[in-house]
Amino acid sequence: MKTVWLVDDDASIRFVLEKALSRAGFQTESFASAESVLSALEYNQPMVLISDVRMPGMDGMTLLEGICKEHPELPVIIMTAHSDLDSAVQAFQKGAFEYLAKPFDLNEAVNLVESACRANAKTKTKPAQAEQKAQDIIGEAPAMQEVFRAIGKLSASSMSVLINGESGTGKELVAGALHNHSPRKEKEFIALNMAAIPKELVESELFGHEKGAFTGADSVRKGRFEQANGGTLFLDEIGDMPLDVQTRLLRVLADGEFYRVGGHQSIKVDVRIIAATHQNLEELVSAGKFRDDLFHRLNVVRLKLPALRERTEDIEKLANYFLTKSAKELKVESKILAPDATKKLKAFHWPGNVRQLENTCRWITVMAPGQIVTEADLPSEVFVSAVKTTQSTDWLEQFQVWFDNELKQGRENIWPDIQAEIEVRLINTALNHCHGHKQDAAVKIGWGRNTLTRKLKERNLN
Ligand SMILES: Nc1ncnc2c1ncn2[C@@H]1O[C@H](COP(=O)(O)OP(=O)(O)OP(=O)(O)O)[C@@H](O)[C@H]1O
Repeated sequence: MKTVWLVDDDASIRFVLEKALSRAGFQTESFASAESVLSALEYNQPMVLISDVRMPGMDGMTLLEGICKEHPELPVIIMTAHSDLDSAVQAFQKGAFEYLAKPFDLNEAVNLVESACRANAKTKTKPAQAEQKAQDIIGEAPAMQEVFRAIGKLSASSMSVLINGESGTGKELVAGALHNHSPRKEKEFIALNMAAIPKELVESELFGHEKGAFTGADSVRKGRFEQANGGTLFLDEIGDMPLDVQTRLLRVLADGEFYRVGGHQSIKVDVRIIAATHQNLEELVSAGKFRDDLFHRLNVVRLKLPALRERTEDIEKLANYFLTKSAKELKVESKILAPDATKKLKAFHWPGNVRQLENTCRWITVMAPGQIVTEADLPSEVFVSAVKTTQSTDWLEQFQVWFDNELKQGRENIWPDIQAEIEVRLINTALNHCHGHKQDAAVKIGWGRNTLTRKLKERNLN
């Protein structure tokens, strides 16, 4: 997803920009000071950065100078309430991508960000970024070790890879690492989320368009395939790709050629595809929503990223990593998790996976009162949902995790034990509910009375 970082000490400006940009499909992150964004840039980079000029502490122009020195490929849009010629000229002289005078039209701001993104995609030295990210994949769980092994094994090849995993499990991170460890690492790595692009625009986003191909196509535009030539195209949420675009994609994969929308001249490219999805593609194929032949082309190598709840052994390390990272970003002392807090984090269900843990660690860094973080300092969602987890139907998923762990530890013939456990709990609960009335309890469970009597005997419950 295309990320945009916003720097402004005025929370209301940050708020309206965040809203407008996320509506346009961008992922935003906001910073209240130039200092905090400079430290964040040491670890990560957005596609575009928008900064105000006047801020307490370091001002926007000094920030711009710093960015041009350290991250020259990052387009910076400077905004200021003082729209005079001087500040505009100064912004450009210092290397700003564009200048936005407040009050500005939100559509104009979004359009500027779009074009800055395109400029970035052309010039960006993505490999360096991917390399940084590749070092940062944390995972000691066996399933993650498998992923690392696969990245290593695939390092000399350009094979298509299909990555499966829930949202926030690190699919894009792994795709970046695959690219960075491939012979294509000097070329572009372009990530595109199919679910974030309106259906009618997918085709021109991927294949580009000629001038006048449709209303609004004022100039020729290169698509992502052309931009990624020689490099890697990461297609996230591939299950959401419209069927007609699937057909075109299949053709490009087969012969490496395509036409821009409205174009008559075929264009040849050499692009490695890494696709990802949280959906079951086989099921989509059976339902006629995904092309069988495309599935087989993409499914040359498949990597499965485990949900965070399936690798609880990594939670502590990841949490400490994110706490250190966000403390550096915010220039504060890193928080330390007390054992009860760690235990709570490990017991939580993490429906948003690693991304949610990362956000929780940011929250802790800002909100926890002391340096040592106890269970009581954790955000309420971790509490509420941890309780809910043990009470709701999530128990089935917990059961699955437990079962998986038992299997990993080499356990066999597990069913008789589970059956006994389940039956004892079923019988006791039903009898309690029915005040010991066996006939009623049998009806509640769905057994005949004779079965209940036999089970009571078998399980020594009399
Ligand atoms: N193993 C990991 N080690 C360190 N950071 C991780 C790890 N996995 C994920 N992250 C971080 O979690 C966040 C989400 O990861 P990423 O965007 O790669 O997930 P995703 O599966 O592609 O999500 P989505 O499907 O929603 O796009 C990122 O900030 C990423 O850096």
